[in-house]
Amino acid sequence: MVLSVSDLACARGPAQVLAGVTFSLDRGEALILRGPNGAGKTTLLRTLAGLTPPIRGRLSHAEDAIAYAAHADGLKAQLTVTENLRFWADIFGQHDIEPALLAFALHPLAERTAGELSAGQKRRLSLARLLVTGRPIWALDEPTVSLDTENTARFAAVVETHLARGGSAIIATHIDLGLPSARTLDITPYVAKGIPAADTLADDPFLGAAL
Ligand SMILES: Nc1ncnc2c1ncn2[C@@H]1O[C@H](COP(=O)(O)OP(=O)(O)OP(=O)(O)O)[C@@H](O)[C@H]1O
Repeated sequence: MVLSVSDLACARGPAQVLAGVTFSLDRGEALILRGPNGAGKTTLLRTLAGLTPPIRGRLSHAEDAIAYAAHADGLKAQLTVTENLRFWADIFGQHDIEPALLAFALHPLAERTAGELSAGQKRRLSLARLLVTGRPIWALDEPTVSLDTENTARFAAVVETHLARGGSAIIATHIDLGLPSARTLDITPYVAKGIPAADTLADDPFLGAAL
């Protein structure tokens, strides 16, 4: 087992969002996080990645095991695609960026600066960074936003290869990624009491009135 989570309670800002979250992840396994908007998928991923401390519960994984890819691309706009990947490879003590360029078909864009890429191209570069972290557990928040069908399939193939090599992934997504072996964890039952599980149009005075 590479990740074990037991009775975890997570907060975002001052508010408790999740309580009692319990699951485990093995080598070679992918877990798809499901739940409506606002349920707490990002909050859980941030807690797993160590960006937000848990309120209580147990969270165990090897130190520096998790590579977190957030909603935002987090690229260096002035650097080229190659320079961005080298920058991150250096930080993670890796050397070879070729597999990352290849996996996301980035060679034709290699000398373009990140700031002048399209949204989908930026996303591909952002995901390519996972391959230069050398980290075994990928925690991914809506990784396919802005990707077209071909690149969504490309991303799924990269995840499959990562799993086949003994890596693991936990992925928040609203779409079907086409990962047949992945398990699903619906976090709705873990939404903390008193916090709405979903945004509803009826709760929004502007949108509610417009319907
Ligand atoms: N920066 C923040 N400060 C305080 N509360 C926040 C912040 N960001 C999100 N929240 C709240 O935390 C709760 C969980 O949000 P979170 O982003 O984890 O949900 P999610 O399941 O990832 O949603 P989505 O599917 O819309 O991405 C929501 O009630 C949300 O309003």
